[in-house]
Amino acid sequence: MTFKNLLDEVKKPKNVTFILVGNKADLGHSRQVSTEEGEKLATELACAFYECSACTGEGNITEVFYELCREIRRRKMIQGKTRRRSSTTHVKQAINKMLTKISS
Ligand SMILES: Nc1nc2c(ncn2[C@@H]2O[C@H](COP(=O)(O)OP(=O)(O)OP(=O)(O)O)[C@@H](O)[C@H]2O)c(=O)[nH]1
Repeated sequence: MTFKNLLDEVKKPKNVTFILVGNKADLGHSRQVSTEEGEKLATELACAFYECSACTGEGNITEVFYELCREIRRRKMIQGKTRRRSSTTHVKQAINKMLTKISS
C-alpha cells in the first residue's frame, strides 16, 4: 500500500481532518521528497501543505497547528450547516404531511 492509499483510507470513510507536514526541513542535504512533490500530494489530498523543522523552528510550526485548528472549525461549520439543512427538510416534510391530512 502506498502512502497516498493509506491516507485516502484514513481520510475518506472517517472524515478525518488533516494537513500535510514535511518535517526536518533543516536537513536539506539529505532530502528525499521535493517541495513540489509535497505540494502535488497536498493538492491531490485537498489539504494544506507545510515544510518545517521541529529542530530549528523554521517554517512556522505554530502556523501549522493554527491551520489545523482552522480546518477542524471549517469542517465542523460545514457539517453543522448540512445537519441544519437536513433537519429543515424534515420539518418541511412534516408540515406538508400535516397540511395534506388537514386538507383531505
Ligand atoms: N534535524 C532534525 N531532527 C529532527 C526534527 N524533528 C525530529 N528530529 C529528530 O528525529 C528523531 C526522531 O524524532 P521523533 O520525534 O522520535 O520522531 P519519529 O516520528 O518518532 O521518528 P522519525 O521517523 O525519525 O521522524 C529525533 O532524534 C529527533 O530529535 C527536525 O525537524 N530536524
